[in-house]
Amino acid sequence: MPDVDVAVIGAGAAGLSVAAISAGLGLKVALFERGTMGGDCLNTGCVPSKALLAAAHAAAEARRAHRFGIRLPAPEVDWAGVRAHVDGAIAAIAPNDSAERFGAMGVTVVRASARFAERDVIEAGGRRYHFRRAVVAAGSSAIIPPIPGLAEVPFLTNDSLFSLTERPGHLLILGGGPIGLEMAQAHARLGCRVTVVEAAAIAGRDDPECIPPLREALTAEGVVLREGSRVQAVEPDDEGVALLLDDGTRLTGTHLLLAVGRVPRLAGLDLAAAGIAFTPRGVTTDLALRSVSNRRVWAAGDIADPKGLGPRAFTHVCSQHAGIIARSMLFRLPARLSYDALPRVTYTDPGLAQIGPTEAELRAAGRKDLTILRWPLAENDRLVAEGRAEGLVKLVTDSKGRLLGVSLVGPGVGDMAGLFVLMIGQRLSGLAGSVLPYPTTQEAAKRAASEFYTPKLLSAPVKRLVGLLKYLP
Ligand SMILES: Cc1cc2nc3c(=O)[nH]c(=O)nc-3n(C[C@H](O)[C@H](O)[C@H](O)COP(=O)(O)OP(=O)(O)OC[C@H]3O[C@@H](n4cnc5c(N)ncnc54)[C@H](O)[C@@H]3O)c2cc1C
Ligand SMILES: NC(=O)c1ccc[n+]([C@@H]2O[C@H](COP(=O)([O-])OP(=O)(O)OC[C@H]3O[C@@H](n4cnc5c(N)ncnc54)[C@H](O)[C@@H]3O)[C@@H](O)[C@H]2O)c1
Repeated sequence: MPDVDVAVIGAGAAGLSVAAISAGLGLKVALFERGTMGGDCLNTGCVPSKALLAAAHAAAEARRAHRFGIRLPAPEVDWAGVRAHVDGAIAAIAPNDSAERFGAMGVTVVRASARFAERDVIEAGGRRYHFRRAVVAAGSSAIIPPIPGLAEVPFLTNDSLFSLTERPGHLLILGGGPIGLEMAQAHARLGCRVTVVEAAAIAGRDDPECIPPLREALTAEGVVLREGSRVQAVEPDDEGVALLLDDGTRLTGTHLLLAVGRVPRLAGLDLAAAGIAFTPRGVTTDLALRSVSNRRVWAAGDIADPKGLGPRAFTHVCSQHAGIIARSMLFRLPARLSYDALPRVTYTDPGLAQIGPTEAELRAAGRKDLTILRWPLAENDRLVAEGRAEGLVKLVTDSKGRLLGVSLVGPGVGDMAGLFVLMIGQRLSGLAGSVLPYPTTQEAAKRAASEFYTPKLLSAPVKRLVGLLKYLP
């Protein structure tokens, strides 16, 4: 006789969502967490990074208030005050993810490391839990690259970055992906020297047309970007740490942040004991997020490696996974994960947003019937009024005007992403014909969509027709 209906390993964004839905439906749920409730998003990911970016944004706005004719003294950054803001944001959200809240929902929260002992048994805190269904939601952690000398120097990851008690003097960042770029801008705006060493090109997964405005903005704010640069070795230095680059440069800084990607937290789960298939990318599942080898088990969040799609490390993907698992595991309905309309936003300023696939991804998948529509944000009245008219709306459609993917760069473009999520797969006529409030940044979305119809509307036959219609009484 099973002890629990649903056992969930990991109380991060994914595990908490699955546990809440399962308990809400009246099932007996055990939730295992060995660290801090809330996982990465709350404690060492989205929340502290966005809180730090908000503080940095305030400093940047003070510095550029002169564009409105307002002169302010150079802002003074009180690091302890910034830290207090970051800690305060975490503390304000923490009750939502707390053991108390989940206990009150009827979830048995077990604060211990969990491991599989048999196909239907988890061991934690010296007890065995016989489960009907289990969900592995143990998350991911920062990749520690095998660079000679790295073990001999102190380095930071997202686990330690947000608890620095002193402001870094010169932060060296390895990796120019979302973490590297967001943290580069945040720290530069808060008065640190920042150098990013990126092996390829910054924001390499985003549309290349969107990158130049971001690159220029970061450089203008003092971030040194060393793209196409590889670190051969790392060594201690009087300043703190030195990176030896492949072009012979010796780069020194006070702190080193590793932001070169994520690796699933597989260690310690003993997946083999339950016959759960996995690879170094994560737990192998079908598109219902069900383990391909142990049908009692599902995987959710960063650790899931759905066949054909691969892992995605976003908090909104955790909620999406929880919804799929509810359908598949709890209601026994067919469920099929799709990232066709998946949004992702890099919260730099200007920000980057991608909804669905990029043009390059679509072309690589063999699509030949693409129409590309662009609208420059320099033409957007709201951004002109705010002195920030820069960026691009780029839409990719099929030949019938159905939206396939969207790439955005500009101030606050993340707020436009939701509109496009709803539009993926739809014809653009709805958006082009919609009435949006003036003046908003979203009008640029409508203007870009209208570009699909404008050439047809202004074509010679239509002009001839209008020319004839004018003679009607
Ligand atoms: C700096 C940074 C910024 C980010 N910003 C954003 C953003 O702005 N927007 C966005 O959408 N995403 C963002 N992300 C990604 C997002 O944080 C992750 O996708 C999300 O937190 C993953 O949630 P999860 O539940 O899969 O894993 P986690 O949050 O890692 O939770 C897994 C939990 O499992 C526990 N655990 C692991 N093994 C065991 C075990 N054996 N027994 C018991 N417990 C165990 C861990 O302690 C952990 O608490 C960011 C990530 C980082 C690092
Ligand atoms: N705003 C957001 O939604 C947000 C913010 C932060 C993180 N995240 C999530 O977390 C994930 C991890 O972020 P990330 O930035 O660590 O990883 P990433 O994989 O997205 O980017 C890592 C970057 O590091 C570079 N790189 C790899 N090895 C290198 C090396 N040895 N030297 C120099 N550069 C190297 C890669 O070319 C790449 O550009 C993201 O992909 C995303 O899913 C999301």
